[in-house]
Amino acid sequence: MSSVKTSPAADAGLTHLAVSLRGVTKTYDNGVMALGPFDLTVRKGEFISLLGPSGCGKSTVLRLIAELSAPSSGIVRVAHREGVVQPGHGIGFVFQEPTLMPWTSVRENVRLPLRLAGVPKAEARGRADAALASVGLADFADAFPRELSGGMKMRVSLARALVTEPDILLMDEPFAALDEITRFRLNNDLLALWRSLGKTVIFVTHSVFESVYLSQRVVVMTARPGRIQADIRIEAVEPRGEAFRTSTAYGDYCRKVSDALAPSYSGQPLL
Ligand SMILES: Nc1ncnc2c1ncn2[C@@H]1O[C@H](COP(=O)(O)OP(=O)(O)OP(=O)(O)O)[C@@H](O)[C@H]1O
Repeated sequence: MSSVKTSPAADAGLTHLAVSLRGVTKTYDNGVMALGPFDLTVRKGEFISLLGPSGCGKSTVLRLIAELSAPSSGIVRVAHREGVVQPGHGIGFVFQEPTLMPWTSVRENVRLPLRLAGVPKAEARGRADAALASVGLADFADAFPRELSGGMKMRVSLARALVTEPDILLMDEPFAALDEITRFRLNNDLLALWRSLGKTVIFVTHSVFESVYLSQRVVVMTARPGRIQADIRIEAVEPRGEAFRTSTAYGDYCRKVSDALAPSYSGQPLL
């Protein structure tokens, strides 16, 4: 894609950055201006959340980073593992729906990206099993999706995104459809994975509480066309856990993020 530079990251000043969007706008063919101008930099290994009202362009930002869509103007850069900025590589995508193939096993679902990439079967099987183990589903490789709970299906979807060992994980409201208890568990498991794997995570959510719990930075977007309303650093003790969820600091951050979101609604603070 012409808007994505392919020069070495060091030359492009991206040494410590995983993603950079500069002056990015997106107007769809139907004339809807979804985004921008939008500027965002994400450091390698950082966990950020994008939060904003429905239709403000959060998914559009992820699609631009993944090169599933091209910007109307501006520059999108994605730094690859080798320090070279390459389009479309090293990215895993997790959607709200797990979208598993119902006719085949959990292992085959996770193996799919490797099969498409031509990875030999035995190697792909081993990597799929390792990815399943990393999300706590080592014992379910031979199960079929219909045998799994909603939370387990989402774990499979996460394993499928991790199996190619991407540097960057894009997550588009992955836990929105889950009950709160399952969501809390998956939040903790995702944080544990992030700590152990060192991925860059860009996480889209509608939940103030989830964004504060998970992220090092919460980027609050304005209503469409989405721009940055606030970029809030969450300086919480690590590792986070239930003590953080019930702490005064957590409540204070949630209020701060809610206040930043408030102009997108009726002008009233949410908390
Ligand atoms: N392919 C498309 N063609 C036309 N308009 C689109 C397309 N994709 C998204 N839009 C519009 O662009 C705007 C931003 O959409 P996007 O899905 O990025 O927002 P979002 O913040 O992720 O929304 P939500 O929180 O409801 O999922 C919306 O008004 C949407 O209707």
